[in-house]
Amino acid sequence: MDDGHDTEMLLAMLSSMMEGPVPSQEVLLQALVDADGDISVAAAALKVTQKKQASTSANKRKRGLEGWIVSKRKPAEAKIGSSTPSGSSLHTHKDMGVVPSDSEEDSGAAESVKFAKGEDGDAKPSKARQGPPVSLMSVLKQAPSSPTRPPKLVPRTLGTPALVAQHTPCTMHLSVLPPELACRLFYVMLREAHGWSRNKLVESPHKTSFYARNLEEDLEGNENMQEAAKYWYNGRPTAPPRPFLPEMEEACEIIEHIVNTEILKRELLYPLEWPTTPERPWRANVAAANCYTGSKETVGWHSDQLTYLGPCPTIASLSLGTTRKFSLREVVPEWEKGERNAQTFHVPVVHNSLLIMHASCQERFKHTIPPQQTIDAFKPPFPPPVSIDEDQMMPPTTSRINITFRFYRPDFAAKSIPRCQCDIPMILRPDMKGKQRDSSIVPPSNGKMEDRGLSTWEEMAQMRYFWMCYSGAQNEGKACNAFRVLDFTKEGRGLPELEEDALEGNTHISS
Ligand SMILES: O=C(O)CCC(=O)C(=O)O
Ligand SMILES: [Fe+2]
Repeated sequence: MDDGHDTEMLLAMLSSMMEGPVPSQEVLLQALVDADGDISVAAAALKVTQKKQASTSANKRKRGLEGWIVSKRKPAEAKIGSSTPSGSSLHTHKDMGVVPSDSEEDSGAAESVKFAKGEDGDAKPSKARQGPPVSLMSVLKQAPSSPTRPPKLVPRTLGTPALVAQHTPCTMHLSVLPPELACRLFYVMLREAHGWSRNKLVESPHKTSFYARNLEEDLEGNENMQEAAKYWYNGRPTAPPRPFLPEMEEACEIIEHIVNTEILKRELLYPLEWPTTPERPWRANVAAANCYTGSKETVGWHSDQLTYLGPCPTIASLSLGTTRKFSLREVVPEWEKGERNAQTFHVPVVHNSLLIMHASCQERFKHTIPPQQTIDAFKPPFPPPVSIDEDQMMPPTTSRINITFRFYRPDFAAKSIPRCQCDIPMILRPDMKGKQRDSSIVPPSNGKMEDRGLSTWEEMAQMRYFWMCYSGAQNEGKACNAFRVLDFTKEGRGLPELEEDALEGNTHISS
């Protein structure tokens, strides 16, 4: 789980920067949204607000009935982010995971605050924004606001592989491993999970660890892999990766076969995607593992960092143990916000199932494992191997193990990742909301992608990516805020030319 905590992380950093009483999570979150993710700007704004509040609260107590009947409300034209100081946008966490819940039911750890829906359908903490005083009577007389507001969509459960493929850029594969191997892998990972770490800085309670595979072709790049693995978790240095266990290796070979079949079924290759071919198959060289015990362990809304995966990665996510809900939600680009709201999809991830997040999923959707009221007890169909003592394991009946098998691209090798002034590798993010797009290719304000005949391929062709400093995650909120757009060609990324020529005609590239 490399990037699960953007919002939570920023909130934690922001609260650690407050000098006086720490405002509520709602207020912190709104400040972050207003500051477009820049925690220094958010902290400064909060300090000013706190000072103002201290002086006005005394005045408020003096107000009589006249004062009471004058309410404060948000001006209709006010928009999230409109108070962002100009010029700061290039230095901010554009995609900080502040995506509204469609219902309380699907709020993840990162979004445990209650939201009121704003006019643009976005989530706004209920009390945070206040405009100039307005007479209560004039508000009561007003016609209801815009009748053309797009409808809110209720979350939908996708209970079959066909539905998952129809509504998301994912495919679901059931009973992927031989049952005995699935169970054995579950037990060994439960034992391993005893030694995994919990991120103390943020509230996303579950255990995680990182594994690097010893592939022959990677021997020379092994040093690179170790370096990349060091920063896999939110760009923070962590313990060296563990080697794949024999059971992981066995599972991985089966999973690779499924992944390659699925990739090659797709009819097109996105412009910056790594070109998988039968001759150059997708191979997992690392795996991130997660263990959730009980119904309250979660991971918040996020998309996975692309730092070492590069654009349009394919990520294969194996579930073992108790069934949890995996939720996905599209990030609606800015210009489509007035036209439609995003829909949340819940996908039950059952024991021994493989969810493949295909290319464009990380660019267009966020995902989460939300907390649940209850979960079903899992009864493993096989007993633990004799070598494993039950006391050494996380509880098998209420735990879920997740292993995401990933391919770290050679053209995004650790040595090629730019470093910021804090001297740590920058992270690579997609411009999910389309804010950094070239103005010449932004559709007219009322233009939906479909109206312009834009397919996902074209959307991906226009997608921008940017490198940004993330050292705030490890440096008490002090980041250098470095930011720069990925220049794929100038940075020399992609397949080396010679190899590309040699393989010409073999790829499944669309015209
Ligand atoms: O547990 C899961 O299924 C999701 C994990 C995840 O999102 C991640 O590792 O990035
Ligand atoms: Fe993820």
